[in-house]
Amino acid sequence: MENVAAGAIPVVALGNDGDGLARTPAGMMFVPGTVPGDEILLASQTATHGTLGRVVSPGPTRVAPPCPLFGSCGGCRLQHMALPAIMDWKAGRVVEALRHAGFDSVPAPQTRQVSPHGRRRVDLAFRRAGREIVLGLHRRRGDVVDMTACTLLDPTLLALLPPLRTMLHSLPAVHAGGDVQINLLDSGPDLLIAMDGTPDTNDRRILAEFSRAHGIARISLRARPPETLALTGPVFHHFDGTRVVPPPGAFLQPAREGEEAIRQAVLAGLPRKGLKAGIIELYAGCGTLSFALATQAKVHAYEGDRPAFACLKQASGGTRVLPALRDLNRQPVMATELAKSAAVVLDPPHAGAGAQVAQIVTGRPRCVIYVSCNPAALQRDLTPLRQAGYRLDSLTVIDQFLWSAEVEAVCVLTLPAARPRR
Ligand SMILES: C[S@@+](CC[C@H](N)C(=O)[O-])C[C@H]1O[C@@H](n2cnc3c(N)ncnc32)[C@H](O)[C@@H]1O
Repeated sequence: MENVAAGAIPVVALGNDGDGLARTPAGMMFVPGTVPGDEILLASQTATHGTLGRVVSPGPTRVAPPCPLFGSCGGCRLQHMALPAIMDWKAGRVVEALRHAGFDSVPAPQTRQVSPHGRRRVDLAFRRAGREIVLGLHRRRGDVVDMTACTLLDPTLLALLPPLRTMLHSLPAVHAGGDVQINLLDSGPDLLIAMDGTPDTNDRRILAEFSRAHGIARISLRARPPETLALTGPVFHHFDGTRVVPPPGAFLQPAREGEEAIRQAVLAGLPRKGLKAGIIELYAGCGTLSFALATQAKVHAYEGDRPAFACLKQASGGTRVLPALRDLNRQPVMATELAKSAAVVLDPPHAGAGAQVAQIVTGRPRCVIYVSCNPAALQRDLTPLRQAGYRLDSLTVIDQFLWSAEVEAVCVLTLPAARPRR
């Protein structure tokens, strides 16, 4: 009989990308598909990575993956781990990043995890495979896996996939394949397609028929700028009651519940007094937070992407949102301007806020609300704020990319008032 205990390797932690960290005789090793507490046998190994052979004894958070495609589809990394444990792990990563940024006492995080089947934004690849179209996500470091099931996707989008496959198959401009980004807006699914052929009038007719049949207001071709291929109705979405017309492929928070959690945490973090001085919002996108903030004060909303800015500008008429087009890496909002505001709200891209951080540190606005999608960038950006004397008042950690290693956080920072001199 196999001496299981002698050969079994313990998994002791999770790495930042969600792979288990196993303690092997050869050293620590990443092993995808494992959770802390697992005792495992490896099928193969390199110097840094192992392949799971089998689980000898499961860790306390191990569960049966809910999706039948888990393991082949590259969309989820952590379906073998219980959702509450994933939430704790994500919150722990943010807390650790904040400690490394110098915050000794991090407030207990409020946590919010969205429900399954809430994902409203997805980027899928498609390939011709004989008489079929394979449509789905790439397997890890591999080809496209047909998305025949999904525990993430909104049911409206999941139901769209079979007719979308059929339509793409009939499209003459699709030779080998392409990809399609789908945003579920209030007006219905909005599609931005890239394909390897040039669509002609026949392709456009097919796309228009498909749009009409499936309640799709707009299909665009990914180009610079995107080209409308079919427009069968008005395209619209609402942020806090304001109607916006997002451009093709617009940035949207991936889940409605996640967006709402971010919005609530940001609003709750605003100072109670002094809002007449106005709010400066950096990286405003199409206005996800801008119109909510405008219920409290005048908002100077900066955005660097021209189509997103145009969307915000068009929607802002008659509101307290004052949009400005600005590349904040090249031309950050200056310290003197930031200093006059009641609060600075920033929601930078994955790389973080770059040159803008130094201006915040110099301007010393009393309240800074930082919305993060990357703990490493959060740590980098908040280190100089901590050194400048900012205090971390509250922390909300949001899991809106279920079963992945992605995590969002809202940090509310304030500068304690200087003590009056005697
Ligand atoms: C994480 S998104 C947040 C958008 C918006 N707050 C939302 O929740 O929908 C980051 C935004 O920053 C914008 N952005 C990226 N780099 C920028 C830059 N250098 N200057 C200004 N805006 C930038 C992107 O276009 C995008 O709209």
